[in-house]
Amino acid sequence: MRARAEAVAAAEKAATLIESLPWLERYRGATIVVKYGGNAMVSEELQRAFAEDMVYLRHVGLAPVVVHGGGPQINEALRIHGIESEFRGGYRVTSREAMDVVRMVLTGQVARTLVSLINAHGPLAATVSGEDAGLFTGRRRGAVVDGEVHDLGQVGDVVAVDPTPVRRLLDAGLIPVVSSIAPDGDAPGESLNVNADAAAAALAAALGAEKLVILTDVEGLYRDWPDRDSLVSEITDAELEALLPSLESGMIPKMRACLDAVRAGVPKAAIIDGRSPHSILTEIFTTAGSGTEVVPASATPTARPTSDEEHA
Ligand SMILES: Nc1ncnc2c1ncn2[C@@H]1O[C@H](COP(=O)(O)OP(=O)(O)O)[C@@H](O)[C@H]1O
Ligand SMILES: CC(=O)N[C@@H](CCC(=O)OP(=O)(O)O)C(=O)O
Repeated sequence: MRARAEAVAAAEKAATLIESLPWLERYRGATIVVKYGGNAMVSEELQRAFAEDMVYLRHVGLAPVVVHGGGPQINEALRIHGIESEFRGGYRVTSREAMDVVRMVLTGQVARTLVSLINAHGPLAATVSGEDAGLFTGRRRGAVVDGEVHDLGQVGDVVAVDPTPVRRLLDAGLIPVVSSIAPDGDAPGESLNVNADAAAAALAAALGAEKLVILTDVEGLYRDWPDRDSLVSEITDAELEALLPSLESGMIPKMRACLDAVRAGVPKAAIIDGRSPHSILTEIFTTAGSGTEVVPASATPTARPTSDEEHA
């Protein structure tokens, strides 16, 4: 009886492995930009699982590039330093004083933790900040909330990317771990806090990535948040553009990033649930995928099920 159960389990495992073959063929050598949000890093177990996924992708022949966030970690450090912090339109209002903490947390804490978790599997990961070797050039931006423009301080958009430092790491067989800080192109010596979703989108476009995957703390995009029956499985860039004005808080930069990436030529951008360990493997290597995928309106429909089918 036991031998039979083991044989069935082994056959199921083999079926799962072979289901990944078309995706392994399709993505062999492909650059995949993975944005790892601070809210998906909430436990050591999740962080370790994420590091395993990046090592797995690398060993099966993809070229993963990590762009990490760290919103909750920045909140905690600002609290400890007694610096007030608020968000407007999904972006952190960042004073010069807060900017020093943002840089310290992103480059000195979050990036280092991820690199050491990946490197527990071998000498595979290295950090690069948007301030290093001309990777990003930033420009200050404000936020429009209810039709009113708000100043955000040291917050910027990435307006130019020189992917050379990331390409050098990829060419050396490494997994780049990128922090979302940009030098201000209009004010030498100043640094800007860039939303990590936006930085990931800009980098994915500049690298000519095959896919942008954003890990967050929700199953995907809900058309009618917080109605749990409104999870979107697939959406075109045109549909997403129409939906953008109705979105709230953190979803605004996230979906804007997907839209920008797809419009800049990245074939697919997906939002998936980073709280579920190894969700990125499901997203990349199974037909069903997970979460929400944004595709160009001109793309031929894929075999992914609709959200109704998934819930059926
Ligand atoms: N339409 C929506 N669909 C999904 N989540 C939404 C939506 N509108 C607002 N949210 C909120 O956005 C959050 C994700 O954004 P954020 O907290 O900035 O994530 P991250 O730290 O991963 O960048 C979700 O946890 C959810 O509370
Ligand atoms: C301008 C702005 O809001 N920057 C973000 C950068 C980190 C980030 O984006 O982290 P998550 O991906 O975890 O949200 C911040 O200061 O929180």
